[in-house]
Amino acid sequence: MKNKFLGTGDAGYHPLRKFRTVLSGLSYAVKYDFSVTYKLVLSVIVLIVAFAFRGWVDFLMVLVATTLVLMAELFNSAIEALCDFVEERHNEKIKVIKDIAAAAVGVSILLWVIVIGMELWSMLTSSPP
Ligand SMILES: Nc1ncnc2c1ncn2[C@@H]1O[C@H](COP(=O)(O)OP(=O)(O)OP(=O)(O)O)[C@@H](O)[C@H]1O
Repeated sequence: MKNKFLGTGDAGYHPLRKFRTVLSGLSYAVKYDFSVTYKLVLSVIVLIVAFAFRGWVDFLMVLVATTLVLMAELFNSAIEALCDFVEERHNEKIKVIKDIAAAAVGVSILLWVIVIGMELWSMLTSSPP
């Protein structure tokens, strides 16, 4: 693949190849990282219910919170993989790098739990129309 900054690899822009790369990264995360899988499943259920009841604000809130947590999880997984690739042994610098990446996930999970928790609560306690 072409690297714009290093000038290496094949030239040309291939939207389909980009899309395949995105799907490949997502499928790795969903297959091998349970914390990504269960958040996606729960979010999709809440999204479907919000969509069915035309709760557009709720739908958007869940969509934003899920996208943020998913992005943080994916970046964290990529950073963890890179760290483990360059250093298999215990290393205090690797610990700091991984802890910072994990903190990004923690912050986004806090938002996701609040949003999903409030949405589930309102769905379970509100009477059907
Ligand atoms: N090579 C290392 N050197 C020092 N500390 C490390 C190293 N690898 C992991 N750690 C510490 O262990 C923590 C957990 O790292 P690990 O790679 O096991 O992620 P994880 O908790 O299994 O994450 P996930 O569940 O997303 O895979 C890190 O945040 C870091 O504090």
